[in-house]
Amino acid sequence: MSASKILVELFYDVVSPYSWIGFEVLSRYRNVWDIDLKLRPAFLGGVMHGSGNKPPGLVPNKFLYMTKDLQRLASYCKVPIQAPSNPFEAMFEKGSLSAMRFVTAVELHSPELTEQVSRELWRRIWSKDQDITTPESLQEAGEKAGLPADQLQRLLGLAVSQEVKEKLKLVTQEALNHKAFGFPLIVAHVDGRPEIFFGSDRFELLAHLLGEKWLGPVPQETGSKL
Ligand SMILES: N[C@@H](CCC(=O)N[C@@H](CS)C(=O)NCC(=O)O)C(=O)O
Repeated sequence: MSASKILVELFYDVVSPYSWIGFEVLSRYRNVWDIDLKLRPAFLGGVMHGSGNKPPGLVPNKFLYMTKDLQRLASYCKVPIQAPSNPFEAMFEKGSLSAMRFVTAVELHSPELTEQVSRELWRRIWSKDQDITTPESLQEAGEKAGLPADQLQRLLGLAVSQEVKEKLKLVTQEALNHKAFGFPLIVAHVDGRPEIFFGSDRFELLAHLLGEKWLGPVPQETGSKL
């Protein structure tokens, strides 16, 4: 990391569509702003529980609003979000614990593929209405992300290890230490202080804080692996 670059951490969970927006936009800005982007895969269920919050989608009017909001955001931000046919089952019954343990195993042992594995999992749940809970689903996502077969098998095994479970808890606790109540959580380390942003709709403020320009959600046409 160069001395001038500002460390920006993104805490996220692939169950969260707003995190997908934040993830793609920040990935695009990685080469536009003078930042070091650090991906911090964590567990939204743990943040909800630890902060005493409730998923906003459980309030019927909010759920309706968010469905429309996400359609508009998908088009504006050029992220191919499409709600699953049964969002309640996908988000609240099936959830993302096994998926985020898998992403954590990738982050610990093959961090160069964390970005692409996360993206493939989002694509499954939030674009293609596909499962992200079974070992077969995780394997497919890993294959699409470009993990070699032997490495993938090792990571799928590690995903259920105590080491990985503890690491996911630790990163989730780090988000809670920053007073997280939902995702995405963006933490910009400016002048030795963590500046905290909740949501994928705070980029103007983040840019202002960083002394950078906000050029909209698609600052350049190249560089995106979407
Ligand atoms: N306004 C935010 C909304 C983000 C959001 O609703 N995130 C959900 C997860 S997908 C959450 O954790 N919400 C907690 C809350 O609203 O209290 C955005 O545009 O990104």
